[in-house]
Amino acid sequence: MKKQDFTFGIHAVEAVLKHSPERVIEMWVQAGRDDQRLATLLQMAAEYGVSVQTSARKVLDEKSDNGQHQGVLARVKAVKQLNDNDLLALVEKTETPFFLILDGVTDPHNLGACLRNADAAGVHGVIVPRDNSVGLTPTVSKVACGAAEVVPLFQVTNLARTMKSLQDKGIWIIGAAGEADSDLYKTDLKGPLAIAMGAEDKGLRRLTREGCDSIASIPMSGSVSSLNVSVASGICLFEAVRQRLG
Ligand SMILES: C[S@@+](CC[C@H](N)C(=O)[O-])C[C@H]1O[C@@H](n2cnc3c(N)ncnc32)[C@H](O)[C@@H]1O
Repeated sequence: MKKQDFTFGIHAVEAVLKHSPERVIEMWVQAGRDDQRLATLLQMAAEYGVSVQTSARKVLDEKSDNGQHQGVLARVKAVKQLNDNDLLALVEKTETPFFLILDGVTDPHNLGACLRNADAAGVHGVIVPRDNSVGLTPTVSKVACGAAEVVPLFQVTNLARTMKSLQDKGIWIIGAAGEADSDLYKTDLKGPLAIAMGAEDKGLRRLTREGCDSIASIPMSGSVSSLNVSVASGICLFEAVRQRLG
């Protein structure tokens, strides 16, 4: 397991300073940037005793692998990878669990956007298969705009088995698939719930699909055959939020 990583972008660095300052080892800011949001980050870094170097833009470009660093980058201790045991421990202490399952999402932009949706929707955690999925990369953190620091990401060895153990704890699993006959808006999403989304290319794998209690689609007009997974996850999660508040 990696011990250190880089996080870049204003929201991502702010989130790690705010939620787990002990993880921040050092920071770089771009010379000559006069930005109030950067000034706030520098103040936070000073409060937590984090050393900050002012460097040329190309240093930040290199360290972020030409990512959209917005003039700030931090070297951080990698987060502990959460597994099935951590997930079941969380389920035990959560009154009405609400999870998002991503069955093999490989694009870091999509995982970042899904984490951002999950945080905004109040999801307790995002579950992904450990193999064939993107993990918490610096780009994921940047795109997640701080959500990667607060939404637990559970990386499980056998997704079908994990889904079964969630069901044994009374969690209803709804799979999202464009070709399903059931309408998402007519599906009950109020109780203990996990919503499963498929991968960018192949959608839900057969075992994942078969493990769901029900499969629902977001009704679409027009000619495209499917939505991007992060867009679809936002729609599904916020339909659940709407029902759960109602
Ligand atoms: C880009 S789509 C995958 C398309 C893929 N070719 C397939 O066969 O499913 C990624 C995921 O977004 C979700 N999704 C996309 N459009 C949807 C829709 N109209 N209704 C429900 N889920 C949808 C599904 O979970 C899907 O697996």
